[in-house]
Amino acid sequence: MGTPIFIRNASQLVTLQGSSDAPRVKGEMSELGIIEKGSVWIEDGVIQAVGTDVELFEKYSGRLGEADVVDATGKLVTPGLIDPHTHLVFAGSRENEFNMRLQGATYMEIMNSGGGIYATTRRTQSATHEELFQEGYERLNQFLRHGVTTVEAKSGYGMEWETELKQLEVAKQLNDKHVIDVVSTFMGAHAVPKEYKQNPDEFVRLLIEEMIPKVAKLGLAEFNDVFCEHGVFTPEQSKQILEAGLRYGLIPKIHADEIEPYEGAELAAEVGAISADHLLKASEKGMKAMADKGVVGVLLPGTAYFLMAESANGRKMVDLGVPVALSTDCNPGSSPTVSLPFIMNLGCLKMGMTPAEVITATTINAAHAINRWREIGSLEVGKKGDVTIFNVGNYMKLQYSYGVNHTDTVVKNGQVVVRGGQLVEELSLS
Ligand SMILES: N=CN[C@@H](CCC(=O)O)C(=O)O
Ligand SMILES: [Zn+2]
Repeated sequence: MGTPIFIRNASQLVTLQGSSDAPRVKGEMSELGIIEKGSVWIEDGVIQAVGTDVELFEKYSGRLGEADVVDATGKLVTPGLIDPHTHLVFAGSRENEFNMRLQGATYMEIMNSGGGIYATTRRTQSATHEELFQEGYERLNQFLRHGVTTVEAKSGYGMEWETELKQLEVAKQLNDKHVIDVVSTFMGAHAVPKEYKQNPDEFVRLLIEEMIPKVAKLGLAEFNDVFCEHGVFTPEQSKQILEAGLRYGLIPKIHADEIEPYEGAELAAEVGAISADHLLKASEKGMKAMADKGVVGVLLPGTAYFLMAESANGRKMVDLGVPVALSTDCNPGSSPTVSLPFIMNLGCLKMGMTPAEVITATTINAAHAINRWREIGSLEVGKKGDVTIFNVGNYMKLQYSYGVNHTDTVVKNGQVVVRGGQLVEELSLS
């Protein structure tokens, strides 16, 4: 049994307690369950008590000596942040494309001329397992420094079986070796490989008949994602791929309506996807269909920012009853960042969401987007001891004061892994 952790006297303890079993919608997204002068006792990796400091001191005063006491006076305490959409495992970077886009080239033009996703695919194909692991591990350390304790990770820079497998195996190894929980998604349908451009349906067949069954058999992913976009996979192909995944127990996710309207939101509702992501160009009909089916809208304002596009209409989605989550979309082409707190700021300024809604979108609703709401996303007895402490006095200031990493302390599975903004020593690879 490890040392208990006693986080004491937070100026605001954001619990998000209550009604965890469905993602939060509309006004529920503003109910943060804040306890002032709040404390949490964590033991055996699990939250044992949540309340005011007076209540918890009374309960545990006899055991203070055995606990790692973390003084959160004047600070904000939240559930460990959750990033429900990343392309964590990849090699290299694409600052050359950034430069090209600044001179007028578009994301799709670069991709269609063999760069973009294809460029990262070539780098990822030639990288060793060990190189991908090292890059991914360092990225996870950065996530942790920004207060993130769970990350979804997609494959998709393979476009053939060996590299897709390598990415999924690296993600699994990262989940095993790094303190952050990594939740895996198969995204073999990220782009159509050049050699299949004349016959994309043949690649769809390969995904459906060969890759998806193998991924499911190996137990290497929980979700199946597809880039449904003009010039990539059509809604019909996307549907076939997502339904094939479902037959093998892989839960559908979808990159929907990112660059052009393509009825991706409608498709997400039709196939019962757990989330539809991006949604910059989603139709109102699609949003309503998502709201009806409880499909989480995972919004990625960092991508819109980086691609100099107009953000998804987060305000409208919340008002229509779509359960909204937020994510970095961490990837080398359209969102090279691990800063979920920066994304939270963009959620307010670029999508019209309130600071309270944004907190819900990066905790309990993000947990729903990756089917982890039973374990994480709120500070409640029985949930994992995943907690982030920020050097700000209230939750609004976290969104308001941007471009600064306010993360002070991170507790993961009941262990302090970041203290004073620094990773504890055992986590560094070198
Ligand atoms: N849009 C498709 N996929 C990624 C970008 C991948 C890349 O450009 O490397 C995204 O979610 O933004
Ligand atoms: Zn993505």
